Amino acid sequence: MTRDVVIVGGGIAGLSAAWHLRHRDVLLLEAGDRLGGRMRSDERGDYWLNYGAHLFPAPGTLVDRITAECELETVPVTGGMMGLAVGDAILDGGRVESYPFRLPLSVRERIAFARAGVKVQLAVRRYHAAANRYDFENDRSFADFLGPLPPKVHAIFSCAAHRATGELDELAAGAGIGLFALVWAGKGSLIARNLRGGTGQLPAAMGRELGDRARTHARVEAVRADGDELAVSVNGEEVRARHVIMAANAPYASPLVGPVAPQAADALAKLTYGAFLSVAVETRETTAMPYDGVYAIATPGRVFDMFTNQAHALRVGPRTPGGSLMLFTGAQQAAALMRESDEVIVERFLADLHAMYPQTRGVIANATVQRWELGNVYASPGRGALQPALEGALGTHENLHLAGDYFAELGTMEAAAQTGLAAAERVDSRIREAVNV
Ligand SMILES: Cc1cc2nc3c(=O)[nH]c(=O)nc-3n(C[C@H](O)[C@H](O)[C@H](O)COP(=O)(O)OP(=O)(O)OC[C@H]3O[C@@H](n4cnc5c(N)ncnc54)[C@H](O)[C@@H]3O)c2cc1C
Repeated sequence: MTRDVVIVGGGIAGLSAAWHLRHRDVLLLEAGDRLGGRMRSDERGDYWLNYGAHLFPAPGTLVDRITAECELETVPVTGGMMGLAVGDAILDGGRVESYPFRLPLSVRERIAFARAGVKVQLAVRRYHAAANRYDFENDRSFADFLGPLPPKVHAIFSCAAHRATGELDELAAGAGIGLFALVWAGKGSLIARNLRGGTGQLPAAMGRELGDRARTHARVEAVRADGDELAVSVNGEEVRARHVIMAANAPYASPLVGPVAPQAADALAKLTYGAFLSVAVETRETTAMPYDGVYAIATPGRVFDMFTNQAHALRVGPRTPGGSLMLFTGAQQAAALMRESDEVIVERFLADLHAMYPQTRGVIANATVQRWELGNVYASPGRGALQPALEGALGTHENLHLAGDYFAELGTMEAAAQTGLAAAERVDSRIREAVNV
């Protein structure tokens, strides 16, 4: 029996493809024990813990549309998303432009911070106007673009770069500028909502609809051409398919597509990923917390880069007991720290949380570590040149299609879902054409 399409990988890219092809004979194979990939959460009474993706895109986007089709609800993030904490100073309100004057910095550091900020702001305008984002400022690093910075200012910009899981000298200048374009868009940005009940609700609901057409514990080991079809090896079985949508992360996808599309395999192997390490913290306070009105604070110089208040969406009406935080760090610091035991990681994260907010002492119910070795994909210098090898239908019979967040300069759920949709539409029209011939 030959399937219409086999999809490899059950993150939002693969799920989005399966969702749009569910009227076909589709089979999705996911290596892990759950669907969702980097979308993972657990419910905790009225609250939820998020371990990975947390900010959902705006109404009108693809992810928002699928969320509505699954009868799930996103709620807007109304609290501050651009807080910055340096030393004992926590700035969680006011204009970003005022930060250089409100932080505990020397005159020299203030000038360097303001100067670099203006430079990035001007570049963000060019970024928005750029016709091709892959090639925009892609020939030098973000560190080269910024020029030399005093250590404290370097730490602030590094902390922002860690959202892309790269260091300043690893990110392409364009990717660093694009990151600030996204962050500065703030609440007007494409990503400023939370999924009620936790991010993992979405892949779980999509999985329920797909039923036995989505299998977990199914790690694909090989893909080979067999006549004008493809044969997919999984758990000692070979599944034949007219089309394969490869939606595994690039480093896993590369050897799998090698025999069918060597140039794409080569480009996939060159894409750069960095690590994320997150700690989801359940709290049991009975009184208001100073961060109740805040969503996210960047925390340079701490063991985590970002403090986020995942209970924020529920802080309307009377203050109910309890709360949910997600603290995370990215790039080289995350990669180094994830080698430690869970106990050591939790101890270090909580020590910094208590230093930042002493009110959190004695109210920690539990803290769970999540290691994301492939936390996010980021564009490094030269990334633009890889793009042509990844696009369109691949293989001699043009029946292999790639999907995944690595098509974007910075991985997001929306970017990943869009690539799944594009692959699905291509496959669907090819199947229709074949039937009509
Ligand atoms: C801490 C963190 C915070 C984030 N915050 C946000 C945010 O706020 N907003 C946002 O939009 N995005 C955010 N992201 C990014 C977002 O999660 C990703 O861009 C998106 O979910 C990627 O989807 P994907 O399907 O491309 O990849 P993945 O979700 O990684 O899915 C790939 C899947 O392929 C599977 N796979 C790999 N190899 C095989 C194989 N051989 N056989 C079968 N299956 C295989 C993997 O197990 C995995 O499930 C965040 C990510 C992290 C880690």
